[in-house]
Amino acid sequence: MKGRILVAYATRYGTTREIAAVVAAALRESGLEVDCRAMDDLHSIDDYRGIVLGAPFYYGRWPRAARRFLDRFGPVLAHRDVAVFATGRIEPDRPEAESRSQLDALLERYRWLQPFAVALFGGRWDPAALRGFDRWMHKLPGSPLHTLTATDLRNWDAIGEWATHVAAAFHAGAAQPKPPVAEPTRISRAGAALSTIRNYIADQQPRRP
Ligand SMILES: Cc1cc2nc3c(=O)[nH]c(=O)nc-3n(C[C@H](O)[C@H](O)[C@H](O)COP(=O)(O)O)c2cc1C
Repeated sequence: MKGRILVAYATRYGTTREIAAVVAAALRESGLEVDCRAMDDLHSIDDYRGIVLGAPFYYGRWPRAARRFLDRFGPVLAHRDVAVFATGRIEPDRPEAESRSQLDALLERYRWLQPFAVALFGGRWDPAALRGFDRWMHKLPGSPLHTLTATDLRNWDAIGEWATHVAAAFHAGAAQPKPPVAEPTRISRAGAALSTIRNYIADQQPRRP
């Protein structure tokens, strides 16, 4: 196995891609060989010894591209050193605890991931840029998204610090040994198609943001 590191991200409005690029740059600066790619563009992750996953929360969970990535590459990810970051809506009138519990639920659902580092970063949103269902939710009076105003909560110092910590762990041979947990089952083509349909239907159901 080669020693490359992958930073794989999902994004809807570009925020998480920009964070992923900064994380990748910090890892490279530390001397690691790093690729930074959108999850949707990846056909194999076999050649990477370490993987940083980053995705935003929407309506309480990661977007479809990220869930599909986890379903598809679970059997490989379970045997790699993995670090995870999520972007979310962390602002004074919306306690971090809400996004944090979304992150806890995500890690509980994908217990086999066993990341050696996890971070939650404030994200960015701009009501003027919202599309489709998001735009509609923003316009809907009474929706928790109705009051959104353009905000960028990304703390680049915190992101840089976390990336430095992740780089040091990769240099040290990364993580702690992974405790044995039930591995994800490799899904068949039919199973993957079913899961895509199920995810699509689930994506149409708004969750509490
Ligand atoms: C329609 C919408 C729904 C959101 N839902 C959540 C949510 O449930 N939890 C959360 O922590 N952040 C939520 N956010 C904040 C996003 O995670 C944040 O804006 C993030 O930076 C978006 O990343 P992206 O530009 O890479 O897609 C939401 C933002 C929007 C616009």
